[in-house]
Amino acid sequence: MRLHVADHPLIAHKLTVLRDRRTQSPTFRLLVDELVTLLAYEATREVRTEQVEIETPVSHTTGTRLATPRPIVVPILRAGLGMLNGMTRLLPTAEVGFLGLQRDEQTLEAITYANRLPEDLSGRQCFVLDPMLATGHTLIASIDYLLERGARDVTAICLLVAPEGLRTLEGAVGDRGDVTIVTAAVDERLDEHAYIVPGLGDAGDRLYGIV
Ligand SMILES: O=P(O)(O)OC[C@H]1O[C@H](OP(=O)(O)OP(=O)(O)O)[C@H](O)[C@@H]1O
Ligand SMILES: O=c1cc[nH]c(=O)[nH]1
Ligand SMILES: [Mg+2]
Repeated sequence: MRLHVADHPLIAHKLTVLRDRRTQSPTFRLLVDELVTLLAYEATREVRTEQVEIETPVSHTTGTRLATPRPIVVPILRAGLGMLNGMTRLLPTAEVGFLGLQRDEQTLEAITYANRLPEDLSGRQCFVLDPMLATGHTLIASIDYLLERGARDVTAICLLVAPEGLRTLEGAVGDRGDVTIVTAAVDERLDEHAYIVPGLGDAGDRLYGIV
């Protein structure tokens, strides 16, 4: 498993405003959207391309375009939905699959309530969107669904990750696939409720309000 922590002053600035408890949902949503686009720039460095011959108004040249099959983007509902527009802005031709998972706050296990993915993901580059990697249970379950359908190349974009979750994820994935995590920061630890410290609280609640 590879970890890429995006080190950029704009990312650090936006993340600080995002963490601030006084930041309200409308600003929070806007910042998540902007941060994802910055992280997506890093996460797509190895997106597959192919050469194409084109005519410019002046001459003939060889250019680069995204290869087929198209990459697939998978936001993890609910909070990952707040990251979708920021990602598809950079990859407008990507296919979008959906997974809905919710952490049971007592057992900390991830419960799946929605799964709308293509049957066959072999040969497809997959980009998973979830703002928080805490215990890692949600991302492990999500990546398992992709690997079960034949995906081998998975990049997860997370705003924040906890060291505990990273370790658990690495052990769970093993050598079953080529998994990369792109994040804005690796935080200190999890608290007694498995919330990321210092973190930003419950990403879904801050994006959409408490339900
Ligand atoms: O690494 P874990 O310990 O599994 O926790 C991370 C998960 O928790 C949050 O989702 P939540 O369960 O709160 O659902 P929501 O997006 O609907 O708020 C977050 O968006 C991740 O999906
Ligand atoms: O800190 C955390 C942990 C899990 N889910 C969140 O939204 N935040
Ligand atoms: Mg939540």
